[in-house]
Amino acid sequence: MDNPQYLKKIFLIGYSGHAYVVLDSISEQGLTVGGYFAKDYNVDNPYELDFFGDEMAEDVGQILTNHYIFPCIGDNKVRERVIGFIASKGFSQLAIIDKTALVSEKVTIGLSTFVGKNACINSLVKIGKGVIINTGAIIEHECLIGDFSHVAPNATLAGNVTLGKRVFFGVGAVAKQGITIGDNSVIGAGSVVISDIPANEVWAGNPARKMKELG
Ligand SMILES: CC(=O)SCCNC(=O)CCNC(=O)[C@H](O)C(C)(C)COP(=O)(O)OP(=O)(O)OC[C@H]1O[C@@H](n2cnc3c(N)ncnc32)[C@H](O)[C@@H]1OP(=O)(O)O
Repeated sequence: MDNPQYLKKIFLIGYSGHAYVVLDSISEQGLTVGGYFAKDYNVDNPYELDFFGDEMAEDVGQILTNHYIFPCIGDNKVRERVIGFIASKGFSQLAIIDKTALVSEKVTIGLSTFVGKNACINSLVKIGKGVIINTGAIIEHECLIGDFSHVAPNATLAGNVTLGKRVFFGVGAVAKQGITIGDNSVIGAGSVVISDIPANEVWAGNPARKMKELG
């Protein structure tokens, strides 16, 4: 028999800093957490969650029957790999959007994406899967955010900014309208991006300048 929606629990993959933020958003929405999967047991266990071991374990499918799984992993590449595993097993995914976030009805948001407290996402933005829009980030009209990217707290993307896949856009950084940032690139904390940035590069400063290429 199918569980009614209200009996579904959310199981987390990963249980450290980012998970704590996600857990606050989940509990404030009255959703129930079933426990967490991780390589190692969290000895601090601040949310007193049950530990189910590695998500690769044989019996994970049985535990997750009729429940959701959500990746709480800050690293973009690791999050992508874990979401690939979740999808390959056909486990149920969802997006978690904090109740204080302001999200236009004209926004699309992919599965396994997290939108944090006080984030503001304006009209016609498209956000891929496995993305983190962190606390207080502002995503202006018509921005495109590629899969597995992370917009860190208090960062601002002006209108029509495009982030590729696995972009890390640092805390408090700002991008001028219409900018494109290529796959895997990293924008340093507090940077001001005023020109397009190619894939696989680290840029920082005001105005942002190239610091290095990623291997
Ligand atoms: C909820 C959360 O916590 S989400 C996480 C949010 N975290 C962030 O946004 C952090 C983003 N990361 C950064 O800003 C990093 O400093 C990076 C990625 C830009 C660079 O990191 P690294 O490659 O380790 O560079 P490193 O620290 O060695 O610094 C190299 C040089 O760049 C400078 N630099 C580093 N970061 C910045 C920055 N954000 N803006 C301007 N200059 C910078 C350093 O002062 C140093 O200059 P120097 O060579 O003249 O001494």
